[in-house]
Amino acid sequence: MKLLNASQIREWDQYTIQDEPISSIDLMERAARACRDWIRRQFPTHSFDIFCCTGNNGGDGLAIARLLMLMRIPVKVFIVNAAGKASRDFTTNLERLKAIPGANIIELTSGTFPPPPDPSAIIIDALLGTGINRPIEGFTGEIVSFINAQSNKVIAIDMPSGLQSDTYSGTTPIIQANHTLTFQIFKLGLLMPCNAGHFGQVHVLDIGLAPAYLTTVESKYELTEKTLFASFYKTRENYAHKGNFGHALIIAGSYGKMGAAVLSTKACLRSGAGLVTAHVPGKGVNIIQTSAPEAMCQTDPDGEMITTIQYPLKSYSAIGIGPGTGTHPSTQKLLQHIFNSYSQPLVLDADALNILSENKPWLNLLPENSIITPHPKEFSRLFGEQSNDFERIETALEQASHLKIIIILKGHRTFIATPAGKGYFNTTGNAGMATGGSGDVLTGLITGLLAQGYTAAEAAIMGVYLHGLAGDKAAAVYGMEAMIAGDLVKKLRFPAFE
Ligand SMILES: NC(=O)C1=CN([C@@H]2O[C@H](COP(=O)(O)OP(=O)(O)OC[C@H]3O[C@@H](n4cnc5c(N)ncnc54)[C@H](O)[C@@H]3O)[C@@H](O)[C@H]2O)[C@@H](O)CC1
Ligand SMILES: Nc1ncnc2c1ncn2[C@@H]1O[C@H](COP(=O)(O)OP(=O)(O)O)[C@@H](O)[C@H]1O
Ligand SMILES: [K+]
Repeated sequence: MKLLNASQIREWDQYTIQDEPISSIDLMERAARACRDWIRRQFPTHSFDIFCCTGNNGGDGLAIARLLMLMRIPVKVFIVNAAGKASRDFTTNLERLKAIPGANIIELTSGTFPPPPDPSAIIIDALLGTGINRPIEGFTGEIVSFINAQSNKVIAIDMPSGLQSDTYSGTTPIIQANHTLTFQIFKLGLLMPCNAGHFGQVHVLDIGLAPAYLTTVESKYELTEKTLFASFYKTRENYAHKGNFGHALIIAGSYGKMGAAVLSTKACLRSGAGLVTAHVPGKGVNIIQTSAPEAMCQTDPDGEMITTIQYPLKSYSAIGIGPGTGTHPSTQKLLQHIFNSYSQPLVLDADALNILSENKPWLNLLPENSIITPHPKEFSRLFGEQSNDFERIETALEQASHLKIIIILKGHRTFIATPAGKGYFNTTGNAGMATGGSGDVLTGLITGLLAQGYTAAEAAIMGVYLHGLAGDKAAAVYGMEAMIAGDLVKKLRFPAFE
């Protein structure tokens, strides 16, 4: 699914209005019904204080208020700056609400604040949505601060008021919601870690915008979903043999960090690679051979770390390097040798990235379409500190296209930047994956997909998606606290087989 900016979303509303056709007020009613249904399911016994400005987001709030009142749910509506310019659909919804007997509508003008809400009431923030074009200030800002000062739960409609959908919002007044009910698709601002304190849990509600619009519009951002995975996935031929699925080499481990080698080797085996070899320090051979007997093992002449590869590399269809290797000068030298002698894409993680950040010119030696998998700290070591998350994804896109590599910026919504200038946000995974070794699993998985002949972008997108899916399956069994990285390996499944 493509991600759209605020003006494209406005265009999508208009497209649907003409294409379906449906009137703008009926589309607002459909959006309000979707909110009402969600709210009733989640909070069946609460009362609601609904705050509205006078645009269409406020119009949504008024329609939600009416729909809740018709179900005999207690509702108070506060209209902020009621004298301000009102949208047509806001005005229509205000008339409809006033026609309901007992409607409790309070107009707030500068300096008048509402009484503190009942402690069990839920606040609905329908002040401003995607129409925001400047920071909130003045009385509206004071109302935002008033709402944020309450201990009540807050549900934001479409966007937390004050949060920009496409750019960094800075430190202006912004609603801090527990839940955001956003219409039809994620907005960029609802994917950024720096905004997490504002949007809380995001729920995307289907309001029936015409899918045909998406084929007419360009976007550099996309979400990784099952349909994208399915578009890349290659089914296995009945007569296939292991030679058809590549030979992956995992270079990993050092004394005390052999677990990283085990996890990435096992994940590589489960990716579907035909053959997997692990290159590990001499003393690690028994560990690999007993924990991953399906893999072959090459031992380093050094017992405790990776220093030398004395066999040709070109017979390997993909190489993954870095988990648990350490950054000893001998390991650094080997890495440089690989950059100079191997021309196919590499997968680089963990210590391989730390080595690169100490030898930045080597970034230019990376074979085209190599994949690097930094978490935000590794990313800053490589490409400098970024002032916010929006800047970080822009830098990732610039560097991916400049260096002709894929950058996987790991996190809750892992971001994949491709050299073609496209950015993908992953939709799978959970905070249970914040545990040592999860990244090693990802490295092995992506290396194995690359070895099978998937393009680098496909291997990156599929690997990140599958990795998160395995995390979600592990969390369903063990819970987020008890799950460990080895569970990700056990729970790896290709969705097409289910
Ligand atoms: N048919 C449609 O267009 C639909 C629109 N919907 C709702 O409409 C919203 C967008 O509505 P609008 O475009 O009216 O915009 P908003 O209601 O988000 O904002 C209202 C107006 O406030 C002004 N404004 C901008 N920044 C401000 C600030 N910092 N402080 C005070 N005022 C500011 C702008 O002139 C803006 O148009 C969506 O977020 C969604 O909630 C939904 O009802 C779905 C259907
Ligand atoms: N809160 C989270 N939500 C979703 N995924 C997460 C979360 N925390 C970590 N992960 C995932 O787990 C992996 C952690 O990798 P990394 O930071 O390299 O850890 P390690 O080096 O311990 O393996 C990444 O793929 C990341 O996206
Ligand atoms: K809002």
